[in-house]
Amino acid sequence: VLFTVGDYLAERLSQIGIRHHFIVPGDYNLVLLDKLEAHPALTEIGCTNELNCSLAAEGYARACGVGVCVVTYSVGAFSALNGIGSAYAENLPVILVSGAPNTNDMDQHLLHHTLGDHDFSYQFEMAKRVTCCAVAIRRAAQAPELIDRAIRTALLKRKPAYIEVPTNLSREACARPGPASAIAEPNLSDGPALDSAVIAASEFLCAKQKQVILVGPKVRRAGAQKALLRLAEAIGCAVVLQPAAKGSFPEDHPQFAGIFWGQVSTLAADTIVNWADVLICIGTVFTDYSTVGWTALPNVPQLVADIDSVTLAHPNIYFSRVQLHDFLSRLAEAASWNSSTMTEYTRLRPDPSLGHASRGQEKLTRKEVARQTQLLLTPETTVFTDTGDSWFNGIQLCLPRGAEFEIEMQWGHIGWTIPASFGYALAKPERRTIVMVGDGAFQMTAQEVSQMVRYRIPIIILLLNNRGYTIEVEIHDGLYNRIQNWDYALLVQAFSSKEEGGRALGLEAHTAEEISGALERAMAHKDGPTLIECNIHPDDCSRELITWGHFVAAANSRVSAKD
Ligand SMILES: Cc1ncc(Cn2nnc(CCOP(=O)(O)OP(=O)(O)O)c2C)c(N)n1
Ligand SMILES: [Mg+2]
Repeated sequence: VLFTVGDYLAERLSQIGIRHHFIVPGDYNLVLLDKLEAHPALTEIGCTNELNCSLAAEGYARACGVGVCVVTYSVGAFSALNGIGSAYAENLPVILVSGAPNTNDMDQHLLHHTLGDHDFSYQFEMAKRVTCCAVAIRRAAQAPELIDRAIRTALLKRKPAYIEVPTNLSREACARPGPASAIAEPNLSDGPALDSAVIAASEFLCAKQKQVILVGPKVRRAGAQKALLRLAEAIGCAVVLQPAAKGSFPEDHPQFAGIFWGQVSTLAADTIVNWADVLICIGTVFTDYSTVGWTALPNVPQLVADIDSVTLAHPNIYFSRVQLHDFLSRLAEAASWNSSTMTEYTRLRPDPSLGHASRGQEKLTRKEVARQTQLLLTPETTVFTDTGDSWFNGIQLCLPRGAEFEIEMQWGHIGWTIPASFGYALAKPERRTIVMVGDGAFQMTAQEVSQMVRYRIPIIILLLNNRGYTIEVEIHDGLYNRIQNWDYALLVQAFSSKEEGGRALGLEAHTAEEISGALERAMAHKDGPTLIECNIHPDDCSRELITWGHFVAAANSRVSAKD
């Protein structure tokens, strides 16, 4: 049997651990889809549209390190580029594969699914801008080198890549691939750079009295959680997390000192950060959102350990090619014990209040939803929170050891949780995935609930219905923040067809009693997703959102420097 370009791509994807590829078919990619489906290790997962397809691959990459979505030219790829933007912003290697016109038609004919002229280079140009490597195969003979280059670069840089496959090349003869290590072997630290970074960092820290470790979202992307734990326990200092890093350090650990988010921090994390005389920043990202409109930019000397570099404040040195995992592990051996910030934090740590239970018939509140969600959490739970007040409700949750937390704070595409939790849960069926999403966000990507039905994935969707774009209201209100209300419970039931497939449970909750009943039914429903529409008052939003929104709006409306 002929080994083809499509077979080469399928083999390489399976060699890097892909078991599901997310697709939307189109006549430019059908033969390629045949080749991928023919591979014994790959299972094709159809999606309802290419935005959801790319976001599902992004969620899949959060679960198992890499994801792939396969779409048709232009009409498919343009929508997929949004999810690729998320993968880029969130440091996730997602491979976007797009079918493309027959090479015999290029510069010759006018074709469908194109801009209507003879220039077919525009998509490749666009893809270059939102990936770390974009390749367009034009001859079968060059396919192995191009495919390997794109996949290897994505894995090394933890950024998305783009592979364009013209419709006539998928079936053309191609060489077989060599060992997987050629594309999967990680970068190693440079020996001398690692040694001198550890020595310089130890000396830098020895001169400090009040050390705090600040954990950022890139720790998880670098697979350095265990090394982080070793370093934290070698020093004995307080450990605080940026909001997008929640879940990277165990919250039942005695050194956990809360989520550091300026004035909207949890557990007085901001107090201990303000008391420190040095911040050990590990995989941190300081944006307008994570610094509450720049009001919480730390201003103490920092030791910055990034995915593959270390920067010191005094003396001001930059060490490149130092892998985060190696650096943290080696610093854990060299660092000396200094628990002064933990001693101080123990004095000021507030008692985590679970909040009082509402009485059964009381109207449902945001707090009651959060309280009952907290009771559901186990080591096997993964919580997804969408852009909106759900961020603030989710950040307040106390994660039991082993529970995972996924958030998309850098890209912030509302509705991301629905396709992303679907992709994630496909890769980790043994976990219980719970989504916290607002009504506005849900309206963006609701169709993907039908794929949770089709593939019988028991995701629990807590839809906080506060009748509109409340996070936007708190930043800057106007008519544009009002939306059409849906009957969300009824909608998801429409995704269950009479004939086959799983079943979606759609429930409404207006009181504390109704939501506890709904959650009980949700936990028992395994044959597909459960959506619980939690009806709360339009003004029932977290005080953290109000504070945060105020300062973000102020940052957005700063007059331009030249004025
Ligand atoms: C794709 C996309 N389009 C627009 C936005 C701007 N945006 N950010 N948050 C929102 C409103 C979110 O409303 P909900 O999901 O109802 O959340 P709540 O804050 O809980 O009401 C918008 C419209 C966005 N973040 N992503
Ligand atoms: Mg809302």
